[in-house]
Amino acid sequence: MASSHPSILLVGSGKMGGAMLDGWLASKTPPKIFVMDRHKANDDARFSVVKTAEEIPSSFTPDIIVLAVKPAAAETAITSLVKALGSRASSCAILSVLAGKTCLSLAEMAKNAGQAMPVLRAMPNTPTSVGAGMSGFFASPEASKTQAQICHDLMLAIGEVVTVDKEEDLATVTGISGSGPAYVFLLAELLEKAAVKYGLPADSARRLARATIYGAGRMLQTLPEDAETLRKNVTSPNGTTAAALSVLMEENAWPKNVPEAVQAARKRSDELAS
Ligand SMILES: NC(=O)C1=CN([C@@H]2O[C@H](COP(=O)(O)OP(=O)(O)OC[C@H]3O[C@@H](n4cnc5c(N)ncnc54)[C@H](OP(=O)(O)O)[C@@H]3O)[C@@H](O)[C@H]2O)C=CC1
Ligand SMILES: O=C(O)[C@@H]1CCC=N1
Repeated sequence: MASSHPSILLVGSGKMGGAMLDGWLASKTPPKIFVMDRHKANDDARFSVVKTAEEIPSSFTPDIIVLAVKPAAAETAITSLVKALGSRASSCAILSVLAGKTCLSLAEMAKNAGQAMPVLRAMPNTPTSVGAGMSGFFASPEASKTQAQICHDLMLAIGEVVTVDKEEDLATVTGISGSGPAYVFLLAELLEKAAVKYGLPADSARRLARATIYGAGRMLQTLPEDAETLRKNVTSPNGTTAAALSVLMEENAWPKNVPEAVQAARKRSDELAS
């Protein structure tokens, strides 16, 4: 197994699989990529596409199968892969980005289809498409050190990686960084709509909202101060920000809603496990 230049089979190239694909293709040393997805066009020389597992050429054995289908589609996908790859599957590991589904349950699916395979999990987010992803990562004990390193490095090539020691912590990762871009996009949406509501032209509203979130994000990424300090630096005593934050920070608004929202995502992740 070549850890510096692994070959991967990306199963599912929808929103998340497609974001990872874009990230890998733009990375310094892209892995060798086969994509399996009936919707993907075969028109890019940088990777190969098959529509079904049966179309995977016998000359291709992936080091890592990156599973990026919906949780409910996992069993069908794994079963078809095990059957099509045959004995070649014995040298592959599965890297799942599915919310909820445990390593054990995915490994059971492979075993039931006829081949034991180690399973690792990552919980990425869509900013991987622009190389700015954040992924939680967990390697089950069945995975070799080399497989764990390859999968870790694959995710590192498209953003940052936080390794968790306990698999159940991936539910929290999902509620923070996996789903998190949607919370930020919602804020962008709402700021833009508020700007229009109070009379600004739509294109100005859009630029103001987006550039504000981008600028604040860059400060969070590059400055040493914590978020609370950066917030306080904007908030002049008795000024405009204090007036706005007094609404956003009402007892029943954000301070309560954000942890509740993260808990709702954690709970849903646990439900998706079964
Ligand atoms: N979207 C996100 O931001 C994130 C998603 N995830 C996880 O990523 C996974 C995918 O989510 P998302 O990308 O949003 O979903 P999408 O529906 O956009 O993508 C899934 C893709 O997989 C295809 N697919 C389904 N079954 C198979 C199969 N047997 N073989 C090959 N391809 C198949 C689907 O095709 P078809 O539509 O025809 O079934 C579809 O193109 C989920 O498990 C989710 O939990 C994780 C982190 C973030
Ligand atoms: O909404 C979902 O279930 C997936 C997992 C994290 C982000 N999207």
